[in-house]
Amino acid sequence: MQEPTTPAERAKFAAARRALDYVEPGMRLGLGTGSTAVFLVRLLGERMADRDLLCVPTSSRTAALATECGLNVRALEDVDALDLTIDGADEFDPGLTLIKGGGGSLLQEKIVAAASARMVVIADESKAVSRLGAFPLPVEVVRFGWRSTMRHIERLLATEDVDGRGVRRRTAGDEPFVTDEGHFILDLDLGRIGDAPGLARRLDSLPGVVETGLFLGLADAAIVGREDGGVDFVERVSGDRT
Ligand SMILES: O=C[C@H](O)[C@H](O)[C@H](O)COP(=O)(O)O
Repeated sequence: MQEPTTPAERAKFAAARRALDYVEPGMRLGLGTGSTAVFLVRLLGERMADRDLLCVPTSSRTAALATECGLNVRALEDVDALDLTIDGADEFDPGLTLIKGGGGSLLQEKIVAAASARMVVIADESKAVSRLGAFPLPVEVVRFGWRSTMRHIERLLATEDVDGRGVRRRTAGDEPFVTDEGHFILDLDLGRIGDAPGLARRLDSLPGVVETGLFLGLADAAIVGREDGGVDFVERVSGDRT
């Protein structure tokens, strides 16, 4: 694999490389989506393709790459429980609550993470924040009646502890972005999220909302890559997996 050249890529690569230490032969492994996960999948293909791993991808993109890299790819339906999922994040706070979905794969990512005994996040240091919300929060919604769902979300945000209240449908070029499961993504420009569990719960209860990009109680640890090629670790200290 080509060595990364930019400082940001070096940091992502460092996190992905260290994550290989968590992978044991014979594991049933969830594979994340995004630019950091691409490094992970390539490294797994190069160094561990012969270790009897069963790999469950979190998107069609990751499935295609993992197959190309010679990994043994299975659907979650065929594997049931997973030992470990390794995935990127758009933001994470000190308690390892995450914002995910910048690449549009939050629904499969959350299902795969929830099916895993452990989830390890790989990210560069720019993703570590003291409070979530600078990254727009992705919310996956069904296409039917999406404008109505958007209005419900806007009304909800009027009473939430957030700094911004903008909601926009994600696009891909001139077209609406459509997820692997055929849904739209609404991106919420919140600036700061004061009550992530409450906001997630209230968004989840709205008709038309499929899933939010807030990952609560799912990540067990984060490997944070630095631009100098080193890594730092963050462990979730308390609380059961939800
Ligand atoms: O839907 C995409 C995922 O949640 C990604 O894991 C997230 O966007 C981080 O991606 P990247 O590693 O490219 O920063």
